[in-house]
Amino acid sequence: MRYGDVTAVDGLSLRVARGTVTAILGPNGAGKTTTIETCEGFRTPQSGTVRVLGLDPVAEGHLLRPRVGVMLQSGGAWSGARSHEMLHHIASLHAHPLDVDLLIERLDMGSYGSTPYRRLSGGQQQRLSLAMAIVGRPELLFLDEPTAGLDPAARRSTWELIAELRSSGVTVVLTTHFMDEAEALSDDVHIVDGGRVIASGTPQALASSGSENTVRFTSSPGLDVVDLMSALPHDTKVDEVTPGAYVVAGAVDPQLLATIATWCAAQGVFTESLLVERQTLEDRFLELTGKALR
Ligand SMILES: Nc1ncnc2c1ncn2[C@@H]1O[C@H](COP(=O)(O)OP(=O)(O)OP(=O)(O)O)[C@@H](O)[C@H]1O
Repeated sequence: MRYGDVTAVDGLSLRVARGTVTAILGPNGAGKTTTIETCEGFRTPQSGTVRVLGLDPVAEGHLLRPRVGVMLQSGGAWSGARSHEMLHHIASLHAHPLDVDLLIERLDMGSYGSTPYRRLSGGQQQRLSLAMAIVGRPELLFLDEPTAGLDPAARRSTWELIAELRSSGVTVVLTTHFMDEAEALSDDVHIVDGGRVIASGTPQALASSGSENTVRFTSSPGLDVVDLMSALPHDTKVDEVTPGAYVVAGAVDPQLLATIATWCAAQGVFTESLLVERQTLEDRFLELTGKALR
C-alpha cells in the first residue's frame, strides 16, 4: 500500500483464524492502520491479495459490510448526531442488531445519550465507536486502538467485552500500543514494523523467543543510551522506558552487568536496583523494533 511516494505496507502477510483475537502491534507509522483499513475495504492496495471471510473487501464490500464491525481510530460518526440516535440508526441498518438499550447500559453510555458526538469526551467517543462496531452482531470485528485514551476502569470493561465477544465466536482483529492489552486479550500477536510483519506468535511464545533475560536498572534520568549501547555487545538494545528507568535487552551475562555498572560509574551516577528478569512481550518488542511502544 502506497500513499504517493510513501510505501506504508510492503509485503505484509498475515492470516487470522476464525473465533480468535489477533493483536497487531507496532511503533507509530508502522502500517497498522493502513493494514486494517485495507482489510476493511477503505483502501485499495496497488498490489497483493486481501481476502476477508473469503471475500475481496473492495469488489465484494457490499457482501462483507453486513458481516463486519469496524471501529476506526478516530471519527466514524457525524459530528452533530446524538450518540443514542447514532446507535439506533446503525442498529436499524442491520438485520439482527443487539438490543440498543441493553448495549447503552452495558457500555455505561446512559448519561450522554443526547450529547452531540463532537461534544463527547475522547473516551465517550471511543465507547460510542465501539458500540457502533458491535451493534450489528458482526462475525468479524476490526478495532483500531480500542482503548486509546480510556480511563483504567473503561479500559478494563472494554477488555471484558472483547473477551465476551470472543467467547461468543466473534473474530477480533485489533491494533494496540499496550503490551498488557495484547497479552491479556489475544491468541496471536503480529509485530509490524516498516510495513512488514517482523514477528508472529502467541504472546507467550513471542516473549520467550528472544534473549532469555533482560536487565532493568534505575539511575539518573536522561542518560545517553546510545553511548551506553556502544559500550555493550552488538545487538544489545537499551531504552529509557520512563525517566530514570532503563531496560537492556540482549544476551545477558555477568560481563554485561559489569559493563553497565562501569559505564554508569564513568558518568558519575549510581546503578540502582539492577535486576535480571525474564523477558516480557514488551522487552521483545523493544528488542525487535528498537523502539519503545509509547
Ligand atoms: N493518508 C495518508 N497519506 C500519506 N501518508 C500516509 C497516510 N496515512 C498514513 N500514511 C503514512 O503511512 C505510514 C503508515 O501509517 P499508518 O497510519 O498505517 O501507521 P500506524 O502503524 O497505524 O501508526 P500509529 O501507531 O501512529 O497509528 C506512515 O509513514 C504514515 O505517515
